[in-house]
Amino acid sequence: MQAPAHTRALIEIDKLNLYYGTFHALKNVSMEIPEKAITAFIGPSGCGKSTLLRTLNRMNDMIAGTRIEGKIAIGGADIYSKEVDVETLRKKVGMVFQQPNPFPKSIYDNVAYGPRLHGISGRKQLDEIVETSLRSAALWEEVKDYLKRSALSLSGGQQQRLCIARALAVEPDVLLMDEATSALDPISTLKIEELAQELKDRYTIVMVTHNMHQAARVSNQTVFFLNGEVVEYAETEKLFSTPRDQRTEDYISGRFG
Ligand SMILES: Nc1ncnc2c1ncn2[C@@H]1O[C@H](COP(=O)(O)OP(=O)(O)OP(=O)(O)O)[C@@H](O)[C@H]1O
Repeated sequence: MQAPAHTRALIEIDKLNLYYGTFHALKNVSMEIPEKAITAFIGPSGCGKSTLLRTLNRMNDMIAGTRIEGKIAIGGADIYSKEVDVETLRKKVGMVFQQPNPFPKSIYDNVAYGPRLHGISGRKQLDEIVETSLRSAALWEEVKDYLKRSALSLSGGQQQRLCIARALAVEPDVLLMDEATSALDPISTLKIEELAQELKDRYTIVMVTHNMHQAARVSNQTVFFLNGEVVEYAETEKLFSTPRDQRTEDYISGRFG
């Protein structure tokens, strides 16, 4: 399935199959994900949304017994080729999880962690990166006077924005969000949704969400999955107003899932 005509595909997934042992979790998935836009993955529990998301920065490598067939290219480069350095890939393809997971370190050190790992040690440069990343994650104003405080002293919503700042600090191209708001209250959720809208001008965002209203509110494209297969992929407005497939219609009208 192609990216909408007016955008350039950054991620190309071609005939992807993924197996957990003998369980066939993703079945012949092909799609193009456009750059600098938000693409949402929706579908009932267990349909393979998170599994597909994890293949995009090879988090599935960490799950024993997982096997994949097919190809994923980002920016034209096969991310499963033998030459790929997975750490470099994960720098380019950052991820935010369901539960905010800041390190038990200061706010500053959380954001500086990635840049330091990649060899940046100058105080001035790190200060700049920390400020820029926190500003991009809409957190700077709230924490600028408390950078030495533990990240764990922040609220859940602030912690999640800190995790986004931490991902942005290493200058990714892609930001993966795996149900990044499902543990948050409605106001924090709204903040993250607004933030995603701002970030999409600079980053390619792929989000898994249980909440189809969120997909409808936030994303440009939506992909509907069922039993490891892509049922429908369309511009979000189209998918929710005039779905092509009866199963999509049944799902979005709340008949199952
Ligand atoms: N590590 C694993 N080992 C074996 N099976 C797994 C593993 N992770 C996921 N699965 C199975 O693969 C299928 C897809 O799971 P996945 O988590 O991708 O679905 P999902 O659509 O993201 O669901 P949810 O919305 O509940 O998170 C499910 O049947 C799940 O039980």
